[in-house]
Amino acid sequence: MFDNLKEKLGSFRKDAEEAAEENVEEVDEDELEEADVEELEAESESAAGEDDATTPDAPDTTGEPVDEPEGDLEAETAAPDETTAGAEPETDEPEPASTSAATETADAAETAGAASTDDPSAAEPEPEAESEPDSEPETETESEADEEESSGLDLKGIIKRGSEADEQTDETEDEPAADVEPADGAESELEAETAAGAETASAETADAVEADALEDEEEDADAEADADEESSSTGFGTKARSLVKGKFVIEEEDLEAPLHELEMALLSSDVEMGVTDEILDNLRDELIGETRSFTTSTGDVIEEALRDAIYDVISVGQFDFDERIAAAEKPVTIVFTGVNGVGKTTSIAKLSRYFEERGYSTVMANGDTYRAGANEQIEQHAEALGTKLITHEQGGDPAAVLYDGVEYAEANDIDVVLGDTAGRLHTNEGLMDQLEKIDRVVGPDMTLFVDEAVAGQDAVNRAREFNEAAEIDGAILTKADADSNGGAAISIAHVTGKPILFLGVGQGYDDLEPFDPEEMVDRLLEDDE
Ligand SMILES: Nc1nc2c(ncn2[C@@H]2O[C@H](COP(=O)(O)OP(=O)(O)OP(=O)(O)O)[C@@H](O)[C@H]2O)c(=O)[nH]1
Repeated sequence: MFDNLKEKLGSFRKDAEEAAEENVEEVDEDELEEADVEELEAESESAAGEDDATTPDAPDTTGEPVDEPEGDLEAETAAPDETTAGAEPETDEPEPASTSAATETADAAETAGAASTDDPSAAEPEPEAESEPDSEPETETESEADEEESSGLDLKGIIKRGSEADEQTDETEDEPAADVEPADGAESELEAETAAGAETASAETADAVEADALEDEEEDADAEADADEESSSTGFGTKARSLVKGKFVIEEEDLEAPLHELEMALLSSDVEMGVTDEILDNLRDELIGETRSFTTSTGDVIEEALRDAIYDVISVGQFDFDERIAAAEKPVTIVFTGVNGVGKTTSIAKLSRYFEERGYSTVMANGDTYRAGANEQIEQHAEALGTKLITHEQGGDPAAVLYDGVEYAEANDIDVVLGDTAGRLHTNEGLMDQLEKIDRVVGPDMTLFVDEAVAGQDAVNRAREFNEAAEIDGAILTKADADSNGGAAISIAHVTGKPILFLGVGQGYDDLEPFDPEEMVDRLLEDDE
């Protein structure tokens, strides 16, 4: 069923996937890891040298230098970004009277501000920070500021390469600390600095301040150990790698060729022109222009878009047939329209079986009083199924036959009346008059249009015209088992605004499938391997 269409959709998927693949900017995980390690090692080296020189003094220094760098750095960090929450609470604390603690706090906050935003403006404070330490006598402040800035910059660089800054800022906490493995009291500072690459600078800085304030080597060692633990458990690189695998943007020109191919394929599969356009528009809307980061594959993205595009057109007007029947007042009268030979009578017989299996009793009424042999044909089905049949002589009034059918149902407590009609061309005025009269006399609860899937575009056109002449409630598409194109199945709901309710999938009475748009899409997109 629908094999040609499946194949064509499959080849669009392949082409579109290839086009998307060409646009994938992969984040090489190994590269990311190496770069990460190198940069942080470089930082740790320079930091270690400077820290060796400065940290011993840190506890001894008074508060003088604290105010200046603090205030300046805070001002800077506040400027590029408002994410200085980490700095603020710390500056409120009076304990870290030591220079290192205070400057660390400010520095960490600064780097937090810079690195956490990952926007171009975050780079601005760098030159300022460089100039500040120059004006300050404190070597600590300078070195820290420098280190931290460079640390912030490096992290930013990595974050940019990894893309999706939003996700990463939540994740980038401690990795640098893990790579650096500081060996002395500077560790806590370094950790605070590098940790500032994420938004969690406040927690880190708090650790640093605490360590310094205690001025206790053992405490420092503990702090280091704690920091080491943290860094090894939530490393920046690890998080980035787990989140970011790549990204891609599909531009219009990338999809041009595959979409053109698809358009040709759909039209040659008898998908109606307007429906084809709708599918292509849906695909464009879904696929073009958006930057996507993904953790699965381009194939999944394409498949999802194709699935949605097709589902949108085939699910138009869908309703639950069984529910509607259950809710309707009995007897429910269903009239079947459509042209000759498409399987109307067979579908009536199949539905009789369908209803009986669900506990409803049925009566058939042969409104096809036009064609010779019509009574005999439907009689065979009625006999085979054990269903009551109402007929009139050939040439009688179809509306009168259906009326009798309803009367019989009411008198005998029958649930469903299934009324056949003459299969004349939809352009035949007599037929349309007939349907109008049936409408007036019987007032059917449902009018179902029956056509064969194999008729393709013709079936679609007839559905449109029948619906315009005598409004239908839904369609039955027969001979789907023999149709490889699927164009009618894809198009009828969109063209008429009324759903396909059943597919005829063979000549047997049980060869009737309720039409489920989701199943239909699954069927069209399933892999046959
Ligand atoms: N393969 C297949 N054949 C079907 C299906 N439905 C009906 N047919 C066959 O199509 C032929 C025509 O079916 P009918 O039920 O006689 O068609 P009709 O629309 O009632 O035709 P008229 O009575 O001439 O208006 C028969 O041979 C059916 O067995 C189906 O879903 N699949």
